[in-house]
Amino acid sequence: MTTNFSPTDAVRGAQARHGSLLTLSHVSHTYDDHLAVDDVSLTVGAGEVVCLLGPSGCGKTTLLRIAAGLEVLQHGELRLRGEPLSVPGDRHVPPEKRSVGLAFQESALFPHLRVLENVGFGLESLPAAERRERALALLEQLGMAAHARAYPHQLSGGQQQRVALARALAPSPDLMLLDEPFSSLDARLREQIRDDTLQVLKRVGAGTLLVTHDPEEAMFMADRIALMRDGRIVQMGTPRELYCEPCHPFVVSFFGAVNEWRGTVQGGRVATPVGPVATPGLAEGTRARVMIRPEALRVTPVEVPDDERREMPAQRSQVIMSKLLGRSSLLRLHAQGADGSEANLQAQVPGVFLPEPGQSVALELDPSQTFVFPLGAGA
Ligand SMILES: Nc1ncnc2c1ncn2[C@@H]1O[C@H](COP(=O)(O)OP(=O)(O)OP(=O)(O)O)[C@@H](O)[C@H]1O
Repeated sequence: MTTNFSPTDAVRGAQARHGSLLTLSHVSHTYDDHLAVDDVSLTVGAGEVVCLLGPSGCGKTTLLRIAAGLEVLQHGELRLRGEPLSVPGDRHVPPEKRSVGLAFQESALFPHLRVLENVGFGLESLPAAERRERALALLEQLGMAAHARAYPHQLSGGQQQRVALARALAPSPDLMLLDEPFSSLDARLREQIRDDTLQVLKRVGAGTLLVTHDPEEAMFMADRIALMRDGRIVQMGTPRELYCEPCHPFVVSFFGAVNEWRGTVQGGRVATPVGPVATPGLAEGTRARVMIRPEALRVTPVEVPDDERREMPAQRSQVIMSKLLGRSSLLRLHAQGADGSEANLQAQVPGVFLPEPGQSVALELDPSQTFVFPLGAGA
């Protein structure tokens, strides 16, 4: 792939990560009586990709529309490079004056312009040859160079989405605001295009606020993720921090199905059917919720002669069912602890591992993917 970005891009790329580009402070937004965004503060640094992640209706798009100027700021502060973009009841810089790149779900291409002209639309200040070269380079980056002469109606939804991305990126805005930019792409193409998009964003050093409801997409794209629920940010941090140091049960469960167990803290631990789990920071006697990711369970087949089964209570766990998912195998297990406690659990192990139903197994816990919260926290 060839690229044709200006030296300014390279400088901005190198300058990435310095200073806050976009700042939202205590932003709230109400539609009629409904509080859609509730006291949200966040920053996007230069060259940083921040993902707004969360379930449908949690307020992600509203926040992005406020940043874009498509919604008028009602409460709080909004600054770009330190300058106020909006002051409630007073100043409102319109979207076209914010020098940000927008790619929203509904962002339409100009139907009467070819793909190349659509992408070059915001580059009038450049000489024609340079405009064309830059637009083509972006189209190539996003796998659309072969369609440069096509009209939008001749493209699929996913192809149109890629052209919209290229058009938003073309003027090299400092800030990109992207709302579910890969939603019309099928799974394999999505991986490819988001990889290409991330490379372009990093090369040009654009700070980006990207809305997605897909945790894997956020993990891949983001330097930092803001995980939202009911209009508020529940946790903001790097993908690793959210996945490995979740501050709340909602954060654990948002990244995939988990096994749950409830128990009482005794001697700094909660007993579970797969062994004791340490409970640092929880007082003795606290009722606790233990969340065990499926990949936290290490499963080892054990051969137990029938006449010995009764004498090996810790190894009485058994496979109920196993399924191949492709890159990993999913097991449903019946776990039985040394203390007699029982639970049906789910384990996910890499590769092809398909023990027969009824197979006895030893289960071991990876504590780094096991989390404990006081019962009631985020119930
Ligand atoms: N124009 C509007 N008028 C009234 N209510 C709205 C409007 N836009 C959004 N809402 C409501 O505000 C809340 C937040 O909506 P928003 O679109 O910001 O959520 P979201 O997290 O982006 O959801 P999704 O992932 O489904 O797009 C929702 O309850 C929604 O129904």
